[in-house]
Amino acid sequence: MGRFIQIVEVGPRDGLQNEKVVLEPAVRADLVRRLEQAGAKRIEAVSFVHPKYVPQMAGAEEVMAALPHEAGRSRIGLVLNGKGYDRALATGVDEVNVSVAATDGFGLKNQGLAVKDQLAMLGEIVARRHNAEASEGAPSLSAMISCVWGCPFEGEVSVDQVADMVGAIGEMGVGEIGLADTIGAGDPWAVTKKVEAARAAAPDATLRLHFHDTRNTGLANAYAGVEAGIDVLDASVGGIGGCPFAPGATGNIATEDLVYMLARGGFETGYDLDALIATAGWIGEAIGRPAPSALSRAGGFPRA
Ligand SMILES: CC(C)(COP(=O)([O-])OP(=O)([O-])OC[C@H]1O[C@@H](n2cnc3c(N)ncnc32)[C@H](O)[C@@H]1OP(=O)([O-])[O-])[C@@H](O)C(=O)NCCC(=O)NCCSC(=O)C[C@@](C)(O)CC(=O)[O-]
Repeated sequence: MGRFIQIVEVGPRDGLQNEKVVLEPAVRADLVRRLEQAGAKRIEAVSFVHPKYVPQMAGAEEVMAALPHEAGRSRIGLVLNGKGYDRALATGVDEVNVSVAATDGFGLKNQGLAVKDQLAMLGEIVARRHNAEASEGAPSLSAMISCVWGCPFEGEVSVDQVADMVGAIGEMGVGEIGLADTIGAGDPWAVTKKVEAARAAAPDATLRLHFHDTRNTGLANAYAGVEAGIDVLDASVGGIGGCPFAPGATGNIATEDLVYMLARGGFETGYDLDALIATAGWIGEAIGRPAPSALSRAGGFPRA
């Protein structure tokens, strides 16, 4: 058995939030099910944000209602404020991922909060969860820091800025901390540096990486992360995705491209490559444009 790399599938959330075509909740729930059949165990299914700002994510409650709990599967809801957390609790998501930005510039544009206010918001959610821990069914919690390798409004983001933020979140007791390259500005060497700094800042936390392939460095960045000892990576089927509040944002690294690369390297992911490629084709038809992933164009190798 090769080393297992957990891929968190983010296609139904990050993948769809920036598409011109708005898919109905039933279609988004269908996408979740197809991805689960292709091997996804942890999947970002919905986002509890304001439908006025992101109509593509409207009806998160309906998506979740179509997905009854299943043992061994975790459906994650993205949350950006306390109201989003209330909504997540009401739907019974398995996990909540709280997004916080590394810069005031992006935080204000994306969610109306500067860094210190976002950390306070996260702290309140952590405290609420802690108080509810004794009661059954409190969802697990992770935090995702956006703009770790660059901000569309403030430019470069320093290693110290990232380490400070990771340290503050680690001190809150958040067990999993994600580092996101929102605008695909990173390179593999900078990945190594920031992973090392993040690990030193929060040694007890599991680190997770989230790459966008905007400048063609996405898979190289994922490789650098794996070489640095990271075991949890986000990816989106078909390579669709991007934040509507980051000008010029493009898709996440594609799940099928990542699965292919890792399988060639002898890693296990639990995904079925052919089923992923088929799902990338299906979602491409649903959104009215071919999925941009390399594998949906070229297929796997060697061919079956
Ligand atoms: C965060 C908010 C909601 C704050 O929105 P706001 O307008 O600042 O909120 P507010 O507290 O001022 O309230 C204003 C009204 O909004 C309502 N409201 C308040 N919160 C909610 C909510 N959660 N759901 C539904 N309604 C909400 C609230 O109830 C109130 O309603 P009213 O009293 O006027 O009728 C808003 O700025 C928003 O929706 N932003 C969307 C941002 C977004 O979705 N970005 C993309 C996801 S993050 C991302 O992509 C990065 C990531 C994670 O992928 C990693 C990476 O690649 O970097």
